[in-house]
Amino acid sequence: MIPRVLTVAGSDSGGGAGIQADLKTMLALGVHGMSVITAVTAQNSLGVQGAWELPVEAVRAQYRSVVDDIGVQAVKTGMLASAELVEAVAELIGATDAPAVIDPVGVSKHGDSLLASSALESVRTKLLPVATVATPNLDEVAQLTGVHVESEEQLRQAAAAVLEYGPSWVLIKGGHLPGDAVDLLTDGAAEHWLRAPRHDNRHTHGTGCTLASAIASGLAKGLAVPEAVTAAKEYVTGAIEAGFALGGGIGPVDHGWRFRDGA
Ligand SMILES: Nc1ncnc2c1ncn2[C@@H]1O[C@H](COP(=O)(O)OP(=O)(O)OP(=O)(O)O)[C@@H](O)[C@H]1O
Ligand SMILES: Cc1ncc(CO)c(N)n1
Repeated sequence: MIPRVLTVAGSDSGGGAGIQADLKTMLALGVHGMSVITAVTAQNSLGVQGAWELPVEAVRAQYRSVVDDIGVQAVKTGMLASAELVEAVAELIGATDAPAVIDPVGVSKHGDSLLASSALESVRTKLLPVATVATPNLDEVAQLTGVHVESEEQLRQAAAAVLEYGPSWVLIKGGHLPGDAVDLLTDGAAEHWLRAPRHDNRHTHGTGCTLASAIASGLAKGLAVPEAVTAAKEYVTGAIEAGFALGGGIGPVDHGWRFRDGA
């Protein structure tokens, strides 16, 4: 049967990040994508113009509908908006027998907040402990652990600080550092450095969502964490290279790059 992957995240009306990026990634990687919507954003290439959370019962009901009937081989989380939603989702994932990729989304590329600051402690103590892989970017690492990364060597220190909260693996995304796009994956014992050339391309809306969904898709297909992350990094790098202009600001990555002529 086709592997089934569930994203628990916010909707991006512009189609580049959030639920929309997740489902496109899952289609491109050959798994069946399903969604629990936590919040609706009015968003485009220029920023986030508005955001509305769903009630916690609506989130629980969507999750139960999917898991109790269809079943999941992996779960991915993105925007969770509030402490109440973070805690409810952590509890649901804790009771689900499937690997979980936790993207602890804090702010959008434009700096708009997608998580209340009052939810950070719940992310640390409830959500990170249920993660098979946590995928913070450098701003999220700084918010969650107080570690400010300015060089590749400091990625190790950041990873150790996140692992203290209990995820099995952490992937620190160094995409915001200058130079190559270098990420560090570690479980505290093994260390994998994932390096890709930086594409001088401003159309990077949704990179983090795309990467986390690609990892979840690999895990659902039965890949081990390092193999799933390596394949996901290749997919997101190709999608960034093929990113395109839409609207007046930061355009999306191309989730369908492998389907285009010549790809
Ligand atoms: N310009 C770039 N060229 C190549 N790879 C990049 C570039 N920018 C980011 N990456 C890679 O993309 C992946 C996502 O990292 P990034 O730090 O952009 O996530 P993010 O900030 O969570 O994204 P978003 O919040 O927009 O979804 C990482 O593997 C990172 O190294
Ligand atoms: C809904 C949503 N989730 C995640 C991101 C990632 O930045 C975004 N921009 N929008």
